[in-house]
Amino acid sequence: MPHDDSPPVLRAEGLTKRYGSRTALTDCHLNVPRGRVIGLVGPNGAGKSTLLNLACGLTAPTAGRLRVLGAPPAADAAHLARVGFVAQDTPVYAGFTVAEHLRMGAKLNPSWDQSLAERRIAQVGLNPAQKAGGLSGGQRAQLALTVAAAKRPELLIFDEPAAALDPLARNGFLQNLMEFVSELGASAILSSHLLSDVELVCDYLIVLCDARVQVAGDVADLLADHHRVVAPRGELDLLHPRVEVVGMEHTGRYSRAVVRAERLLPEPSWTVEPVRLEELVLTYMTRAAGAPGGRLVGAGR
Ligand SMILES: Nc1ncnc2c1ncn2[C@@H]1O[C@H](COP(=O)(O)OP(=O)(O)OP(=O)(O)O)[C@@H](O)[C@H]1O
Repeated sequence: MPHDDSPPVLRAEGLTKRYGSRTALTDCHLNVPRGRVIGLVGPNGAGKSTLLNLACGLTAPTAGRLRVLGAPPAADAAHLARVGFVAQDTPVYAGFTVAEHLRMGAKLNPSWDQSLAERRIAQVGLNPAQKAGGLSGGQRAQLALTVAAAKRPELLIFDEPAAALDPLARNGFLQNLMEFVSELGASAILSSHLLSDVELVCDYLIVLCDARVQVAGDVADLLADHHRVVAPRGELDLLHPRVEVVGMEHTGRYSRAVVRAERLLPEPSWTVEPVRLEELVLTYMTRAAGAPGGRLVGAGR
């Protein structure tokens, strides 16, 4: 189990990745504590897969620094064993049976937990003799999750794990993921376009847009620090300059803003409400897409 003084699961300092002239990540800073289920969200091409590939050591940064569990990604065999990765499309070997996947996992991973793997395979109803090529998308995802988890990693990384699954299979997969994370005492990062999934399982959020981290933090803290403020048009100019206006729109005689502030001092004519995770994410994405309304001020974050 992680200790309070254990190094962060992910620490990025000025992390930048370019593919030729294309910038996939630029000057990213992250400091994610252990024991979290981290949702990595952002539009297509935002840099999510690039960040996960960097974390797995599948590619190297162009500039900056990344540490995973306190060490460079894939630093050595021992470090590789501490991280389980399920790539997009949950790849499996079509010609291998379910049981052969487990045998291969046992051969390749010194910390392999065969009884965990067999128990999970039985729980999700996979036939050990079935060839993986004949499995449904949901079954393939369950097999890939089982193989990654039976390594007993400290960190599980998933790139859009449930994208191809129907709602029922997705629900089952996410339930399993949460069970694994708590059984292993592990951390997990999953990228997803499905904000409802992120809301369901994640307690830490990273919003990545246009190659940059827009916001990151514990979901509970982010929800506590963001507010929806509705006020008569023009009155939001009275917001304290240290309040960060993430997004604002005007309808008729009213203005509606999503703001970030630990403490708000609203006027009596204002309505202040909590925001939901989905609204928070969409507001940051809209701001990054260049829509008008955001006001970035020196809020010291
Ligand atoms: N191997 C590569 N060669 C060249 N450009 C790449 C490569 N991989 C990613 N890119 C580019 O880097 C940017 C970020 O891509 P990335 O796949 O990390 O985004 P993403 O957020 O995972 O997108 P999606 O949600 O569509 O999967 C995109 O502009 C993409 O075209």
